[in-house]
Amino acid sequence: MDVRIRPFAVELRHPLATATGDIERREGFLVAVDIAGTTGIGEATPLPGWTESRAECRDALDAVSDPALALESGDLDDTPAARHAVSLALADARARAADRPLAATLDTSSHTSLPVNATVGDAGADETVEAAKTAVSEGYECIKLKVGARNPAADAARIRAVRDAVGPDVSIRADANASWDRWTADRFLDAVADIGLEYLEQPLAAEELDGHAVLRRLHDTPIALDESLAAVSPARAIASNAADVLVCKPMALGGPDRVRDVATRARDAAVGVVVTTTIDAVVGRLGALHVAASLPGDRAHGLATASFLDGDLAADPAPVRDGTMRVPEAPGLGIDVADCFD
Ligand SMILES: O=C(O)CCC(=O)c1ccccc1C(=O)O
Ligand SMILES: [Mg+2]
Repeated sequence: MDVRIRPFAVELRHPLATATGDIERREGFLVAVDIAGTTGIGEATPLPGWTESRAECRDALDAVSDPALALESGDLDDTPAARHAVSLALADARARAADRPLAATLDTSSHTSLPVNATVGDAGADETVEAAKTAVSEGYECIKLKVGARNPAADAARIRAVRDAVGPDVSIRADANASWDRWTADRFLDAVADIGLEYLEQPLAAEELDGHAVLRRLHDTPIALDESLAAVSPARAIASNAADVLVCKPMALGGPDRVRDVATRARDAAVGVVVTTTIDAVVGRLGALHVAASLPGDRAHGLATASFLDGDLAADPAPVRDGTMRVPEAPGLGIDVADCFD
């Protein structure tokens, strides 16, 4: 068994402004594994705060000689981005060997296309409204707005301005990236109570499961957890009644298999699942698209992040059209190994 590692770096065309800072550049590793004569590819694009560091990721990947054993042994459990690359590459190789799209090998009734949300970074009200209007004109029916970089009244005003501009039929999500305390979250949720948000994502710190559970009881706006899933076990997040929706990032959770485990638990507890990227390159995005397509439900996923990147590893076989992404029909991820790895 053979493992190849190729480092890469891509700049963002425009930074994604969040409550915890701007994301400006993504650096990672493309990983190729050969199993019984079939090559599969995966991507490790660590994001500090969410995963191990780049150096830790490299060390973990360098130590892999038998990919299947590396997953089974638990050796990659503390390096989710590295684990993601290996798990995705194995799943891709298996699907290519079976001559089927990855999504179809994960679930026989997988979706062939998925709605996705437009991701709108923090900006002043006018700029936010312009970005939201552009997204709607491009066909998006769901918009996710970053909040938490300003005071809650200002954020609520931004969201109200967007609702007024896009009308009642567009779904609006807000993501505070763990930047608020209970008091601030209460103020925001009171101020947006009549706007009809689809959900508020991660208002409080990752560890504050009880705080999120209290917000759910006090307010009608649904609550989604994102950072919490990388910090505590998803099983605990579900058991704490802390979330209406789990935001699952394959890169942060350790791979497509991990996302499917979390989704099964979520489904048993009637909790929704939304799959998103960490602004990954094309291989990581395709992996997230296939795993999202393998899950039941029709919520929009947070996969429309290609446009943040200035350049990519290869041409994108799943561009966003009309607010949706089609799952490639070619075997595996749906991208030629030779296009990414030479
Ligand atoms: O969910 C989306 O629309 C895109 C992904 C996204 O917002 C994101 C991207 C990188 C790091 C963190 C996050 C986040 O959801 O908090
Ligand atoms: Mg989030």
